[in-house]
Amino acid sequence: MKKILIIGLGLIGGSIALGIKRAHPHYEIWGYDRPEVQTIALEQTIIDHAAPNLCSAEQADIILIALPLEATLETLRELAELELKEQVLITDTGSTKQSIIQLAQELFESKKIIFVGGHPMAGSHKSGVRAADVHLFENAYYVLTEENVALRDLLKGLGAKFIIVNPKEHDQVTGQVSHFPHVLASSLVLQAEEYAVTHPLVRQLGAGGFRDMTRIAEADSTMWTGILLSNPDVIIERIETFKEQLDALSVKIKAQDEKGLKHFFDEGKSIRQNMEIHRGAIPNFYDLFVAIPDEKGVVLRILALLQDFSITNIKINEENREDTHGQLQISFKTETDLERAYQIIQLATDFEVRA
Ligand SMILES: NC(=O)C1=CN([C@@H]2O[C@H](COP(=O)(O)OP(=O)(O)OC[C@H]3O[C@@H](n4cnc5c(N)ncnc54)[C@H](O)[C@@H]3O)[C@@H](O)[C@H]2O)C=CC1
Ligand SMILES: O=C(O)C(=O)Cc1ccc(O)cc1
Repeated sequence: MKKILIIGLGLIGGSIALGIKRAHPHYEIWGYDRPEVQTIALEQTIIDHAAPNLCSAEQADIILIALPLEATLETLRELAELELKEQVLITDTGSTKQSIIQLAQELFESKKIIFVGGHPMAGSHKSGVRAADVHLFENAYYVLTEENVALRDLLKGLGAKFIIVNPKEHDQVTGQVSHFPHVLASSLVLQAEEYAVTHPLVRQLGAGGFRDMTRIAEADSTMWTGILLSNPDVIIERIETFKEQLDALSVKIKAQDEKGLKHFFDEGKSIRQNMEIHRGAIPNFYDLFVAIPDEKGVVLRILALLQDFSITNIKINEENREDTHGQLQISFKTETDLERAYQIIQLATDFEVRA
């Protein structure tokens, strides 16, 4: 029976453990983390056994490290000191890849250990073992720094789409689409708060747009500090080009360049509409939003209409509009379900529905 050791049982390690179990119920999953985290992981049957220390890695066939970046580097150094099995496969989930791959090459190249970098391109602003979710990576991309059939097989229960990307390219691309957006989200929140000192209404009037733009500002600060520090050149360069973009926009506004401004918004709109994220490939669910009036039993009525659907998540987002109580967000596994649910709710109710 294969023994898998997962080091770090937080959001990502916990979710991967659940995904491995789904496809390989007979694999033995060992987990290493702080004792209190291990206790929760055992209680929630995320892992089969708690590893008492890192030496348990010596019995593992596959080791998956799902730790913050600095701790990942430190753990690689510790693993290199152990008597690991011959041909053991080690992988990680770190949000940047160059520094990890470089260190793994230095440590393991002369041994028979196989190291393949990994990065699931889905997650959440939540962290910790309690946020672990078997559906987290469904339909999301999962970057591998090189092809490895055994790793693909291990992770097949996640329902992710594997893609091979070299570490340098990975850090450049994620610098743009993942790391830089976090810089922007937190900057926007801080800018608004500074303005709120003289304009306190700022705190009340932020609506859906502000919420959508800033959700990720609630992400874990230690993790994001580590990410920025491990991809500095790319992120600084992205900040600089963004400044230029904002400057060009200021010039258009000052010049009352109506055509230029409309072109700016039209281009942004059309590019976004054609992006994969719009088609549900990166957020891992197909989401439907229903504006629910402030009436009793409304949520139950909608859910009753969707009885035969496989729903992966339901939540109610607060709404600042006066005429609605909130937005019911229902996540489906497939686009077909999303479209069918859309039709059913539209036909049966007069609620505003959007996908
Ligand atoms: N949160 C996200 O959305 C995503 C995160 N990642 C990457 O995955 C990795 C893990 O992230 P999360 O699961 O979100 O973090 P998390 O904070 O939810 O989990 C990290 C776990 O590691 C444990 N830990 C920390 N240092 C340790 C050490 N020295 N020894 C043993 N356990 C230790 C913590 O107790 C915690 O349970 C990070 O490298 C992150 O960059 C990748 C994709 C998405
Ligand atoms: O909260 C979100 O939408 C994210 O951006 C999740 C995320 C966080 C870190 C990663 O390395 C990859 C994905």
